[in-house]
Amino acid sequence: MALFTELKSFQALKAHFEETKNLHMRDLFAQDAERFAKFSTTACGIELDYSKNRITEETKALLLDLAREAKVEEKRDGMFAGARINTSEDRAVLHTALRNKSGKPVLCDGVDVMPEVQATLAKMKAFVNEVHNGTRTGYTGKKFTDVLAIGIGGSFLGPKIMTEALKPYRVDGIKVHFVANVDGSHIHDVLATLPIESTLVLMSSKSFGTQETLKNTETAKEWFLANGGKFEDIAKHFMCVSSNIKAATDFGMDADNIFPMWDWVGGRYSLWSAIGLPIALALGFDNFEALLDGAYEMDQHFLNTPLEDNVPALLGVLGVWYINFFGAQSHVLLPYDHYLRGFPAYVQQLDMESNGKSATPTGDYLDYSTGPVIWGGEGTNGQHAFHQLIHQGTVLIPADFIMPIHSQHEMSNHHAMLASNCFGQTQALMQGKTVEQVKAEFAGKGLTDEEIEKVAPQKVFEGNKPTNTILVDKLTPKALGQIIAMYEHKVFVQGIIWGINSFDQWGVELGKVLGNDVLAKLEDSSIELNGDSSTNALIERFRNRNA
Ligand SMILES: O=P(O)(O)OC[C@H]1O[C@H](O)[C@H](O)[C@@H](O)[C@@H]1O
Repeated sequence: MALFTELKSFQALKAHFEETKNLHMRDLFAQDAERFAKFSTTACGIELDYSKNRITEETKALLLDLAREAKVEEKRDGMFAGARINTSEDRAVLHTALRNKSGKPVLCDGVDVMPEVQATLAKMKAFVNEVHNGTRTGYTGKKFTDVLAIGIGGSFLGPKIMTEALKPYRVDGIKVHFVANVDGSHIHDVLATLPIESTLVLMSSKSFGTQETLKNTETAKEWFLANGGKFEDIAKHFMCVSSNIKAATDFGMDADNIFPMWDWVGGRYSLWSAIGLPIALALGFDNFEALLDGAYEMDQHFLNTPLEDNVPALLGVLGVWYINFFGAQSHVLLPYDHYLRGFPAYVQQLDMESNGKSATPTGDYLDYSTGPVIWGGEGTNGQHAFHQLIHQGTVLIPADFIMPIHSQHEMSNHHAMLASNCFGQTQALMQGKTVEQVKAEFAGKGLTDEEIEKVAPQKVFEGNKPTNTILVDKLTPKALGQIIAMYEHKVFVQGIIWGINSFDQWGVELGKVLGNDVLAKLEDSSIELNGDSSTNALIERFRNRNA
């Protein structure tokens, strides 16, 4: 398979970029009253306005040629069918099976995985209902009122961020708390609030080998035993989700309390599995199912929609256009919804841990850009923090504006104000303000021409800053499932185009290995410091912190 930059369509895009790079969206909109109609589409209720992008109809056609030449559609079909596309770990990539509502089998190595998936969902549903209806209680017979969910990375971000995003759908009587960081302050503060007799501890770790999660679970166990719990009561209060059943039982987890997951589900793609238990406990199983239903609908859209109207594919190729032709190094997510304030952090792991790669599965080092820095924050707050740079900075930062058309709380005209900011920002980023317009505003203000010449450039808005506006009717569990799956598939499309493996994450290993070596040296001063002078000095400093 030819590398991305060797593709014919890449060469055609390169030429097209030179011809069109200086076109201004202001003019493109002025020249075509139908621009919005041409560059907007929908996917299972999600409305995508991609007209405020630096594209023409030819750009779109060439970008989709690129996707086709990279065999995005074929590779997509292969992923859904269980192909081992995670080549470095020789694994299939089947997070889509977790929300497969088609009733059809999904074969992995010739074996239908759906019976196991459905059995696990049934186990989750029974467990959640038992906790909610009080048939499953703590060691003193009390109904559970609190859940301590321990996990990190993909075993934390999805559950925490989606539970926050769907706060209006939470069930009464149970509160889910999350601990991820190994920083003792995190678990200290959470444990201080928990009623031990009615607290359920849910440890999630696909590998069952993550230092932070194991440590936090140990600490929670010590807390339990030090505050009235007995060893024989642990089985009532400690559950876990893992693909490493042996390590979990060796750790002391009761076999009946382990919810399985599979190696064909990547951590950052796992909230649809039993990793999503905290979501189900917080919202009720029906709402968790609705999340799955939304993702399934987006899967069907992605599978069956021609690329011309395929929302994940369009988002994917637009990102490639800015990264590989305009040189953008980051992409900002701006959810104009308070409940989605954590969503950028979720997509940050999804995108950066998937496409932050610099070599191909066939052993080539890449000489072109791949995954961008993903960042963001809730609107309208960002307008008062970092939008300055997006409007007038020296770097191009494509932006996704995400907004529900209906608020969860229609109060006064708050939502109209939120929408006005969202739409006003994308308009300002697109049209900017010319120096002529700026100077005209100074007319009659008593400034000399020289003074105007000096100040005007600081008030010019270049504009031509690309944005996607993504609307959902209301942020329901189903809509959220659609949005998450949309970004999963966008990431997939980009990874295929760049020719990288989006489903391993070797980049997280070196720091862990070196960190373990440092930990030994921090905790045993007799170990010789044979590293670089910086690391040695830092270890010395920590060793002597109480001197
Ligand atoms: O679920 P676990 O095995 O504990 O892994 C938790 C996280 O740590 C790993 O280092 C990766 O960064 C993530 O992809 C993963 O989700």
